[in-house]
Amino acid sequence: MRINPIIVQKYGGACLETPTKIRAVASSLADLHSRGHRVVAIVSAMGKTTDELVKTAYQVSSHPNRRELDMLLTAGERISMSLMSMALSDLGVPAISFTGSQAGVMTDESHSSARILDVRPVRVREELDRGRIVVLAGFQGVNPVTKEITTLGRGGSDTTAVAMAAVLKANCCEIIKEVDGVCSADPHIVANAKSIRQLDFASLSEMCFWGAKVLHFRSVELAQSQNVPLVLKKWGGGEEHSTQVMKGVAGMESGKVLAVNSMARVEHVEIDSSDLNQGFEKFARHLKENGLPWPQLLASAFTAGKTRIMMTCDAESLDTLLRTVERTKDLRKQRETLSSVSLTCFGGVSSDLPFKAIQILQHHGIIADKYVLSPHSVNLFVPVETREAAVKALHSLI
Ligand SMILES: Nc1ncnc2c1ncn2[C@@H]1O[C@H](COP(=O)(O)OP(=O)(O)O)[C@@H](O)[C@H]1O
Ligand SMILES: N[C@@H](CC(=O)OP(=O)(O)O)C(=O)O
Repeated sequence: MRINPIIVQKYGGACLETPTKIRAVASSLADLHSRGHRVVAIVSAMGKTTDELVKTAYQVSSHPNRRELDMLLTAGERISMSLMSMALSDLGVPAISFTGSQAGVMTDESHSSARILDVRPVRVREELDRGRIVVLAGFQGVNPVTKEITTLGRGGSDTTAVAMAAVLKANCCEIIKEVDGVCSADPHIVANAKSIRQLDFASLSEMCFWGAKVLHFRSVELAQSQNVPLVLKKWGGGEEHSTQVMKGVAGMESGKVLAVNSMARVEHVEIDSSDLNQGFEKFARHLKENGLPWPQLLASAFTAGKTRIMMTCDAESLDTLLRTVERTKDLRKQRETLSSVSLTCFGGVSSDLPFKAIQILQHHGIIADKYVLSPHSVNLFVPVETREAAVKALHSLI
Protein backbone atom coordinates (compact mmCIF):
# COMPACT_ATOMS: atom_id res chain seq x y z
CA MET A 1 0.00 0.00 0.00
CA ARG A 2 1.30 3.47 -0.93
CA ILE A 3 1.57 5.78 2.06
CA ASN A 4 0.89 9.40 1.27
CA PRO A 5 3.75 11.78 2.12
CA ILE A 6 3.41 14.00 5.17
CA ILE A 7 3.85 17.74 4.75
CA VAL A 8 4.15 20.01 7.77
CA GLN A 9 3.32 23.64 7.02
CA LYS A 10 3.68 26.43 9.56
CA TYR A 11 1.73 29.66 9.15
CA GLY A 12 2.93 32.72 11.07
CA GLY A 13 0.70 35.39 12.57
CA ALA A 14 1.06 37.66 9.53
CA CYS A 15 -0.58 35.05 7.26
CA LEU A 16 -3.46 34.55 9.72
CA GLU A 17 -4.20 38.15 10.59
CA THR A 18 -7.87 38.20 9.51
CA PRO A 19 -10.73 35.71 8.97
CA THR A 20 -10.32 36.29 5.22
CA LYS A 21 -6.65 35.29 5.42
CA ILE A 22 -7.55 32.22 7.51
CA ARG A 23 -10.05 31.14 4.85
CA ALA A 24 -7.42 31.64 2.14
CA VAL A 25 -4.90 29.50 4.04
CA ALA A 26 -7.60 26.86 4.63
CA SER A 27 -8.27 26.62 0.92
CA SER A 28 -4.57 26.19 0.20
CA LEU A 29 -4.37 23.40 2.82
CA ALA A 30 -7.47 21.80 1.29
CA ASP A 31 -5.74 21.89 -2.10
CA LEU A 32 -2.64 20.18 -0.70
CA HIS A 33 -4.86 17.53 0.92
CA SER A 34 -6.77 16.93 -2.33
CA ARG A 35 -3.44 16.29 -4.07
CA GLY A 36 -2.86 13.30 -1.82
CA HIS A 37 -0.69 14.74 0.96
CA ARG A 38 -1.15 14.05 4.64
CA VAL A 39 -1.18 17.56 6.01
CA VAL A 40 -0.19 18.92 9.42
CA ALA A 41 -0.66 22.68 9.77
CA ILE A 42 1.04 24.48 12.64
CA VAL A 43 -0.53 27.85 13.34
CA SER A 44 0.62 30.92 15.26
CA ALA A 45 -1.68 33.45 16.88
CA MET A 46 -3.53 35.83 14.51
CA GLY A 47 -1.55 38.96 13.58
CA LYS A 48 -0.24 40.73 16.66
CA THR A 49 -2.51 38.84 19.10
CA THR A 50 0.39 37.65 21.26
CA ASP A 51 1.69 41.24 21.65
CA GLU A 52 -1.82 42.39 22.60
CA LEU A 53 -2.19 39.62 25.17
CA VAL A 54 1.19 40.52 26.70
CA LYS A 55 0.14 44.18 26.87
CA THR A 56 -3.13 43.25 28.55
CA ALA A 57 -1.28 41.13 31.09
CA TYR A 58 0.87 44.14 32.01
CA GLN A 59 -2.28 46.24 32.39
CA VAL A 60 -3.54 43.98 35.15
CA SER A 61 -0.17 43.26 36.75
CA SER A 62 3.18 45.04 36.69
CA HIS A 63 4.84 41.69 37.18
CA PRO A 64 2.69 38.96 35.61
CA ASN A 65 3.12 35.49 37.03
CA ARG A 66 4.88 33.45 34.34
CA ARG A 67 2.67 30.40 34.69
CA GLU A 68 -0.42 32.53 34.19
CA LEU A 69 1.25 34.42 31.33
CA ASP A 70 1.76 31.09 29.56
CA MET A 71 -1.89 30.16 30.17
CA LEU A 72 -2.88 33.48 28.63
CA LEU A 73 -0.54 33.47 25.63
CA THR A 74 -1.35 29.90 24.56
CA ALA A 75 -4.93 31.10 24.04
CA GLY A 76 -3.74 33.05 20.95
CA GLU A 77 -2.78 29.89 19.07
CA ARG A 78 -5.90 28.09 20.31
CA ILE A 79 -8.04 30.73 18.60
CA SER A 80 -6.20 30.30 15.28
CA MET A 81 -6.28 26.50 15.33
CA SER A 82 -10.01 26.24 16.00
CA LEU A 83 -10.87 28.88 13.39
CA MET A 84 -8.65 27.12 10.82
CA SER A 85 -10.30 23.79 11.53
CA MET A 86 -13.75 25.39 11.16
CA ALA A 87 -12.74 27.01 7.87
CA LEU A 88 -11.52 23.64 6.58
CA SER A 89 -14.77 21.91 7.58
CA ASP A 90 -16.62 24.65 5.74
CA LEU A 91 -14.71 23.67 2.60
CA GLY A 92 -15.80 20.06 3.11
CA VAL A 93 -12.36 18.89 4.26
CA PRO A 94 -12.15 16.70 7.39
CA ALA A 95 -9.97 18.47 9.96
CA ILE A 96 -9.29 18.54 13.69
CA SER A 97 -7.32 20.94 15.86
CA PHE A 98 -5.10 20.11 18.85
CA THR A 99 -3.32 22.16 21.47
CA GLY A 100 0.36 21.48 22.10
CA SER A 101 -0.40 19.15 24.98
CA GLN A 102 -3.00 17.20 22.97
CA ALA A 103 -0.44 16.86 20.19
CA GLY A 104 2.10 15.40 22.64
CA VAL A 105 4.60 18.27 22.78
CA MET A 106 6.47 17.60 26.04
CA THR A 107 8.66 20.34 27.43
CA ASP A 108 10.74 21.14 30.46
CA GLU A 109 9.06 23.27 33.12
CA SER A 110 10.57 26.62 32.25
CA HIS A 111 7.63 28.96 31.66
CA SER A 112 7.95 31.38 28.71
CA SER A 113 11.15 29.75 27.40
CA ALA A 114 10.45 26.01 27.62
CA ARG A 115 12.48 23.54 25.61
CA ILE A 116 10.99 20.53 23.86
CA LEU A 117 12.09 17.28 25.51
CA ASP A 118 10.02 14.87 23.48
CA VAL A 119 7.10 14.73 21.06
CA ARG A 120 4.58 11.89 21.31
CA PRO A 121 2.10 12.65 18.55
CA VAL A 122 -0.22 9.67 19.10
CA ARG A 123 -3.43 11.55 18.33
CA VAL A 124 -1.85 13.38 15.40
CA ARG A 125 -0.92 10.08 13.74
CA GLU A 126 -4.39 8.59 14.40
CA GLU A 127 -6.12 11.56 12.80
CA LEU A 128 -3.77 11.62 9.81
CA ASP A 129 -4.56 7.93 9.31
CA ARG A 130 -8.25 8.84 9.33
CA GLY A 131 -7.59 11.20 6.45
CA ARG A 132 -8.00 14.41 8.40
CA ILE A 133 -5.93 17.57 8.16
CA VAL A 134 -4.44 18.10 11.62
CA VAL A 135 -4.19 21.71 12.77
CA LEU A 136 -1.84 22.28 15.70
CA ALA A 137 -1.31 25.22 17.99
CA GLY A 138 2.33 26.21 17.74
CA PHE A 139 4.51 27.74 20.47
CA GLN A 140 3.20 25.58 23.32
CA GLY A 141 3.62 22.34 25.17
CA VAL A 142 3.10 20.66 28.49
CA ASN A 143 5.46 19.48 31.18
CA PRO A 144 4.83 15.72 31.55
CA VAL A 145 5.56 15.73 35.30
CA THR A 146 3.79 18.86 36.54
CA LYS A 147 1.17 18.83 33.71
CA GLU A 148 1.65 22.59 33.49
CA ILE A 149 1.21 24.36 30.15
CA THR A 150 4.33 26.06 28.82
CA THR A 151 5.35 28.29 25.91
CA LEU A 152 8.55 27.96 23.89
CA GLY A 153 9.54 31.64 23.77
CA ARG A 154 8.48 34.32 21.29
CA GLY A 155 8.46 33.02 17.72
CA GLY A 156 8.39 29.43 19.04
CA SER A 157 5.84 28.04 16.54
CA ASP A 158 8.69 27.47 14.09
CA THR A 159 10.27 25.14 16.64
CA THR A 160 6.96 23.27 17.09
CA ALA A 161 6.79 22.79 13.31
CA VAL A 162 10.34 21.45 13.03
CA ALA A 163 9.94 19.14 16.04
CA MET A 164 6.69 17.75 14.66
CA ALA A 165 8.19 17.30 11.19
CA ALA A 166 11.11 15.42 12.77
CA VAL A 167 9.03 12.90 14.73
CA LEU A 168 6.51 12.39 11.95
CA LYS A 169 9.39 11.96 9.48
CA ALA A 170 7.66 14.47 7.23
CA ASN A 171 8.83 14.82 3.64
CA CYS A 172 9.08 18.55 4.13
CA CYS A 173 8.66 21.27 6.75
CA GLU A 174 7.50 24.47 5.07
CA ILE A 175 7.51 27.74 6.97
CA ILE A 176 5.03 30.02 5.23
CA LYS A 177 5.67 33.75 5.52
CA GLU A 178 4.52 37.08 4.18
CA VAL A 179 8.08 37.78 2.98
CA ASP A 180 10.22 36.12 0.27
CA GLY A 181 11.78 33.54 2.59
CA VAL A 182 15.10 34.59 4.08
CA CYS A 183 16.25 37.89 2.59
CA SER A 184 19.58 39.70 2.55
CA ALA A 185 18.04 42.11 5.11
CA ASP A 186 14.67 42.76 6.68
CA PRO A 187 12.67 43.87 3.60
CA HIS A 188 10.80 46.32 5.82
CA ILE A 189 14.12 48.15 6.34
CA VAL A 190 15.90 47.58 3.01
CA ALA A 191 13.36 47.78 0.19
CA ASN A 192 15.65 46.08 -2.37
CA ALA A 193 16.71 43.21 -0.07
CA LYS A 194 17.13 40.05 -2.13
CA SER A 195 15.61 36.68 -1.43
CA ILE A 196 18.30 34.07 -0.65
CA ARG A 197 17.33 30.98 -2.65
CA GLN A 198 19.63 28.45 -0.95
CA LEU A 199 21.17 28.73 2.46
CA ASP A 200 23.26 26.49 4.69
CA PHE A 201 22.16 25.75 8.26
CA ALA A 202 25.19 27.41 9.87
CA SER A 203 24.59 30.75 8.15
CA LEU A 204 20.85 30.68 8.85
CA SER A 205 21.38 29.83 12.49
CA GLU A 206 23.79 32.74 12.83
CA MET A 207 21.38 35.16 11.13
CA CYS A 208 18.51 34.11 13.37
CA PHE A 209 20.64 34.31 16.52
CA TRP A 210 21.57 37.88 15.55
CA GLY A 211 18.06 39.16 14.94
CA ALA A 212 16.67 37.90 11.61
CA LYS A 213 13.04 37.53 12.57
CA VAL A 214 12.30 34.98 9.85
CA LEU A 215 12.78 31.93 12.04
CA HIS A 216 13.03 31.08 15.74
CA PHE A 217 16.74 30.34 15.98
CA ARG A 218 16.23 27.19 18.07
CA SER A 219 14.21 25.75 15.16
CA VAL A 220 17.24 25.98 12.88
CA GLU A 221 19.41 24.01 15.29
CA LEU A 222 16.66 21.41 15.66
CA ALA A 223 16.14 21.08 11.90
CA GLN A 224 19.85 20.55 11.43
CA SER A 225 20.26 18.00 14.20
CA GLN A 226 17.11 16.08 13.20
CA ASN A 227 17.76 16.26 9.46
CA VAL A 228 14.46 17.98 8.70
CA PRO A 229 14.05 19.22 5.11
CA LEU A 230 13.30 22.90 5.71
CA VAL A 231 11.92 25.47 3.27
CA LEU A 232 10.78 29.05 3.90
CA LYS A 233 8.18 30.23 1.41
CA LYS A 234 6.25 33.34 0.65
CA TRP A 235 2.53 32.76 1.04
CA GLY A 236 1.14 32.38 -2.48
CA GLY A 237 4.57 32.87 -4.09
CA GLY A 238 6.55 30.56 -6.38
CA GLU A 239 10.02 29.10 -5.98
CA GLU A 240 11.72 32.42 -6.67
CA HIS A 241 10.15 33.65 -3.43
CA SER A 242 11.49 30.88 -1.24
CA THR A 243 14.60 29.76 0.59
CA GLN A 244 15.69 26.17 0.72
CA VAL A 245 17.83 25.35 3.73
CA MET A 246 20.57 22.86 2.93
CA LYS A 247 23.35 20.95 4.65
CA GLY A 248 25.88 22.35 2.23
CA VAL A 249 25.69 24.81 -0.61
CA ALA A 250 28.21 25.24 -3.42
CA GLY A 251 31.31 27.31 -2.70
CA MET A 252 34.27 27.03 -0.36
CA GLU A 253 35.60 29.88 1.77
CA SER A 254 34.21 32.75 -0.25
CA GLY A 255 33.53 34.90 2.83
CA LYS A 256 30.72 36.47 0.79
CA VAL A 257 28.39 38.65 2.87
CA LEU A 258 24.97 37.01 2.70
CA ALA A 259 22.84 39.22 4.90
CA VAL A 260 22.65 42.13 7.31
CA ASN A 261 20.39 41.68 10.31
CA SER A 262 19.89 43.63 13.47
CA MET A 263 18.53 43.54 16.98
CA ALA A 264 16.66 46.62 18.09
CA ARG A 265 17.60 46.45 21.72
CA VAL A 266 20.74 45.28 23.47
CA GLU A 267 21.05 46.01 27.20
CA HIS A 268 23.98 45.88 29.62
CA VAL A 269 23.60 44.89 33.25
CA GLU A 270 26.41 45.45 35.75
CA ILE A 271 26.73 43.28 38.86
CA ASP A 272 28.97 44.01 41.86
CA SER A 273 30.95 40.80 42.25
CA SER A 274 34.33 39.33 43.12
CA ASP A 275 34.64 37.49 39.79
CA LEU A 276 32.68 36.43 36.72
CA ASN A 277 31.36 33.34 38.44
CA GLN A 278 29.91 35.27 41.38
CA GLY A 279 28.50 37.83 38.95
CA PHE A 280 26.62 35.11 37.10
CA GLU A 281 25.42 33.50 40.34
CA LYS A 282 23.94 36.80 41.46
CA PHE A 283 22.36 37.38 38.06
CA ALA A 284 20.85 33.86 37.99
CA ARG A 285 19.51 34.34 41.53
CA HIS A 286 17.95 37.65 40.55
CA LEU A 287 16.17 36.05 37.57
CA LYS A 288 14.90 33.19 39.72
CA GLU A 289 13.70 35.39 42.58
CA ASN A 290 11.84 37.66 40.18
CA GLY A 291 10.40 34.86 38.05
CA LEU A 292 12.18 36.15 34.93
CA PRO A 293 13.20 34.04 31.93
CA TRP A 294 16.88 33.89 30.90
CA PRO A 295 17.54 36.56 28.29
CA GLN A 296 19.67 35.78 25.24
CA LEU A 297 23.20 36.44 26.50
CA LEU A 298 25.60 37.97 23.97
CA ALA A 299 28.82 38.62 25.86
CA SER A 300 30.14 39.26 29.35
CA ALA A 301 33.31 40.46 31.03
CA PHE A 302 34.65 41.09 34.54
CA THR A 303 36.74 44.11 35.50
CA ALA A 304 37.34 46.03 38.71
CA GLY A 305 34.76 44.31 40.91
CA LYS A 306 32.01 44.33 38.30
CA THR A 307 30.58 41.67 35.99
CA ARG A 308 29.01 43.18 32.89
CA ILE A 309 26.55 41.14 30.87
CA MET A 310 25.33 42.16 27.43
CA MET A 311 21.96 40.68 26.50
CA THR A 312 18.82 40.92 24.44
CA CYS A 313 15.28 39.55 24.75
CA ASP A 314 11.77 40.61 23.84
CA ALA A 315 10.91 44.15 24.92
CA GLU A 316 8.57 43.20 27.78
CA SER A 317 11.08 40.86 29.38
CA LEU A 318 13.86 43.45 29.11
CA ASP A 319 11.61 46.15 30.61
CA THR A 320 10.69 43.88 33.50
CA LEU A 321 14.31 42.91 34.06
CA LEU A 322 15.45 46.54 34.16
CA ARG A 323 12.58 47.48 36.49
CA THR A 324 13.50 44.73 38.94
CA VAL A 325 17.21 45.57 38.69
CA GLU A 326 16.44 49.16 39.78
CA ARG A 327 15.21 47.81 43.10
CA THR A 328 18.37 45.75 43.72
CA LYS A 329 21.54 46.96 45.44
CA ASP A 330 24.16 44.91 43.57
CA LEU A 331 22.71 45.00 40.05
CA ARG A 332 22.10 47.98 37.76
CA LYS A 333 21.63 48.96 34.12
CA GLN A 334 25.13 49.84 33.00
CA ARG A 335 24.90 52.04 29.94
CA GLU A 336 22.53 53.33 27.28
CA THR A 337 20.59 50.82 25.20
CA LEU A 338 22.35 49.85 21.97
CA SER A 339 21.29 48.07 18.78
CA SER A 340 23.27 45.37 17.00
CA VAL A 341 23.95 45.17 13.29
CA SER A 342 25.33 41.87 11.99
CA LEU A 343 26.95 40.81 8.76
CA THR A 344 26.65 37.07 8.16
CA CYS A 345 29.15 35.55 5.75
CA PHE A 346 29.27 32.29 3.84
CA GLY A 347 32.31 30.13 4.57
CA GLY A 348 33.64 32.21 7.47
CA VAL A 349 34.37 35.87 8.16
CA SER A 350 37.32 37.45 6.36
CA SER A 351 39.77 39.24 8.68
CA ASP A 352 39.35 42.68 7.16
CA LEU A 353 35.54 42.70 7.24
CA PRO A 354 35.11 44.30 10.69
CA PHE A 355 37.28 47.24 9.64
CA LYS A 356 35.49 47.63 6.30
CA ALA A 357 32.17 47.66 8.16
CA ILE A 358 33.36 50.20 10.71
CA GLN A 359 34.60 52.46 7.90
CA ILE A 360 31.30 52.27 6.02
CA LEU A 361 29.39 53.11 9.18
CA GLN A 362 31.70 55.99 9.95
CA HIS A 363 31.22 57.31 6.43
CA HIS A 364 27.49 57.48 7.24
CA GLY A 365 28.15 59.25 10.52
CA ILE A 366 27.50 56.11 12.62
CA ILE A 367 29.99 55.23 15.31
CA ALA A 368 30.12 51.59 16.35
CA ASP A 369 31.73 51.39 19.78
CA LYS A 370 32.39 47.66 19.87
CA TYR A 371 32.02 44.49 17.87
CA VAL A 372 31.85 40.78 18.58
CA LEU A 373 33.05 38.17 16.09
CA SER A 374 31.62 34.71 15.61
CA PRO A 375 32.70 32.16 12.98
CA HIS A 376 30.11 33.37 10.48
CA SER A 377 29.33 36.92 11.61
CA VAL A 378 30.64 40.35 12.44
CA ASN A 379 28.32 41.92 14.98
CA LEU A 380 28.64 45.64 15.61
CA PHE A 381 26.90 47.68 18.29
CA VAL A 382 25.53 51.10 17.39
CA PRO A 383 23.28 53.78 18.92
CA VAL A 384 19.62 52.72 18.79
CA GLU A 385 18.52 55.68 16.63
CA THR A 386 21.05 54.70 13.92
CA ARG A 387 19.98 51.05 13.57
CA GLU A 388 18.05 51.26 10.31
CA ALA A 389 20.59 53.59 8.69
CA ALA A 390 23.36 51.18 9.71
CA VAL A 391 21.53 48.20 8.16
CA LYS A 392 21.00 50.14 4.93
CA ALA A 393 24.63 51.31 4.81
CA LEU A 394 26.08 47.83 5.41
CA HIS A 395 23.72 46.27 2.86
CA SER A 396 25.96 47.90 0.24
CA LEU A 397 28.46 45.09 0.99
CA ILE A 398 26.09 42.51 -0.54
N1 LIG B 1 16.64 38.67 6.89
C1 LIG B 1 15.30 38.71 6.88
N2 LIG B 1 14.63 38.14 5.87
C2 LIG B 1 13.28 38.17 5.83
N3 LIG B 1 12.50 38.75 6.79
C3 LIG B 1 13.11 39.34 7.83
C4 LIG B 1 14.55 39.35 7.93
N4 LIG B 1 14.86 40.00 9.07
C5 LIG B 1 13.72 40.36 9.67
N5 LIG B 1 12.65 39.98 8.93
C6 LIG B 1 11.25 40.23 9.32
O1 LIG B 1 10.71 38.99 9.71
C7 LIG B 1 9.29 39.05 9.54
C8 LIG B 1 8.83 37.62 9.46
O2 LIG B 1 7.92 37.31 8.50
P1 LIG B 1 6.33 37.42 8.67
O3 LIG B 1 5.70 36.49 7.69
O4 LIG B 1 5.93 38.84 8.59
O5 LIG B 1 6.14 36.97 10.18
P2 LIG B 1 5.48 35.75 10.95
O6 LIG B 1 5.82 34.51 10.23
O7 LIG B 1 6.15 35.82 12.29
O8 LIG B 1 4.05 36.05 10.99
C9 LIG B 1 9.06 39.95 8.35
O9 LIG B 1 7.98 40.78 8.63
C10 LIG B 1 10.35 40.73 8.20
O10 LIG B 1 10.12 42.11 8.39
N1 LIG C 1 2.45 33.78 18.59
C1 LIG C 1 3.77 33.60 19.15
C2 LIG C 1 4.51 32.44 18.52
C3 LIG C 1 4.97 32.58 17.11
O1 LIG C 1 5.72 31.76 16.64
O2 LIG C 1 4.51 33.60 16.38
P1 LIG C 1 4.94 33.96 14.81
O3 LIG C 1 5.08 32.64 14.07
O4 LIG C 1 3.80 34.79 14.27
O5 LIG C 1 6.21 34.72 14.85
C4 LIG C 1 4.58 34.89 19.10
O6 LIG C 1 4.08 35.90 18.61
O7 LIG C 1 5.69 34.90 19.58
